[in-house]
Amino acid sequence: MALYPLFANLSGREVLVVGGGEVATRKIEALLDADAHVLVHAHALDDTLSQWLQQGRLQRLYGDFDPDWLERVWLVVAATDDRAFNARLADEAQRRRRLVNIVDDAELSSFHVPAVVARAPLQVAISSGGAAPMLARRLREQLEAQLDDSLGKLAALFARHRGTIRARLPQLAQRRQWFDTMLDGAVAELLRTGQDAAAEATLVAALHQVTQAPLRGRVSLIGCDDGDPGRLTLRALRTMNQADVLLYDAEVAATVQALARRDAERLPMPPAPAARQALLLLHAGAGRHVVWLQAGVALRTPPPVALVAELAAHDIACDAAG
Ligand SMILES: C[C@@]1(CC(=O)O)c2cc3[nH]c(cc4nc(cc5[nH]c(cc(n2)[C@H]1CCC(=O)O)[C@@](C)(CC(=O)O)[C@@H]5CCC(=O)O)C(CC(=O)O)=C4CCC(=O)O)c(CCC(=O)O)c3CC(=O)O
Ligand SMILES: NC(=O)C1=CN([C@@H]2O[C@H](COP(=O)(O)OP(=O)(O)OC[C@H]3O[C@@H](n4cnc5c(N)ncnc54)[C@H](O)[C@@H]3O)[C@@H](O)[C@H]2O)C=CC1
Repeated sequence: MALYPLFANLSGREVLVVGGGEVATRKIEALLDADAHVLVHAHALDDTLSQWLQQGRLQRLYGDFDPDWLERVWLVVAATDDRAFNARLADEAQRRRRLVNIVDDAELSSFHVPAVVARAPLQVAISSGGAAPMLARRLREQLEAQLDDSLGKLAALFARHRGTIRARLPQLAQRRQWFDTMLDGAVAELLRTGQDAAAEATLVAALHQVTQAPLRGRVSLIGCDDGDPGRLTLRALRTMNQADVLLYDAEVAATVQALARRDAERLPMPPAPAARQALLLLHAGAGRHVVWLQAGVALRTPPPVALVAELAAHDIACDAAG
């Protein structure tokens, strides 16, 4: 069974954490970053937590543990080193339908805490589903080095201009194409090199140049070779993720198809050449980006000349994305 990933808005919402050691501190730090109202109960608090308590960042619940505290909160974290107590708390939370994280028991937890790469407002969360938390952590460390700090600024820039972008590009398909062009263009590079004002000016200028001309259809052919998804190039992957329509030969493995854009329309490619051409013309002719996953064709095989000519006659671009 797969866990359902979600990002929760806990701003101002009560969360109960039981335990005051190193692990509780890590969970509480993340909760405070999310502006949650943290209630903590523990026999003893470590130095950092005592300091946060003094600063008024936490509220401490004293006395014996009272299961009724669970009535007040949205989430519960059991972070003591007392397994039996943690298990009891899981049970109490379950009965009250509170989501609960048990730090020493993945099975009893109804939510897990992922490893997170934070580039606010962008976040990448990694979960091994409890199978290997250290693997999630290792992957996070690798991504920290790969994901530039400027990605947060890029997300914030798009957010600031969201209203204008929607107004200038009212159709979703247009917006998607425009975003792809922008993400591949100068804006991201300018932000990466600290030229924030120039990046914003470039984006604004590009928005003003948007024309309302109908979208030109495009057909991209991807030779899937022997069907090994590991052999696809970055370019092929990117093209698969820009597709509006995904046409696939019957022999193309599901593992290859699974790498394409989730909300692309997926259709099997019929075997007859005339039917194939008709399908390409139908979808690309409506201004959509059609990607054809071909079985048994080597990557980067140029598209057949006759097909290119036929599509060009309908003002449809055709390329091999390998
Ligand atoms: C189920 C889960 C519940 C939960 O949400 O807490 C859980 C459970 C357990 N963790 C254990 C061990 C360690 N966990 C870490 C680290 C992290 N653990 C985190 C999440 C989760 N851990 C959830 C599953 C997430 C997933 O699978 O994707 C991270 C990602 C997020 C976070 O905690 O913030 C954070 C990395 C943050 C980062 O750096 O990016 C380290 C390393 C360290 O502490 O440095 C150690 C080794 C410590 C040691 O053993 O010394 C043990 C065995 C305890 C034992 O054997 O005694 C259990 C119990 C079990 O496996 O059943
Ligand atoms: N999920 C994760 O990421 C990880 C989980 N762990 C597990 O987390 C557990 C806690 O680890 P640490 O924070 O390092 O332990 P710790 O020993 O530093 O802290 C335990 C805390 O729980 C409190 N406590 C114990 N029993 C309590 C009770 N009945 N009521 C209230 N408070 C109580 C103690 O006062 C102390 O503040 C360990 O059992 C360990 O196996 C360890 C590493 C990572």
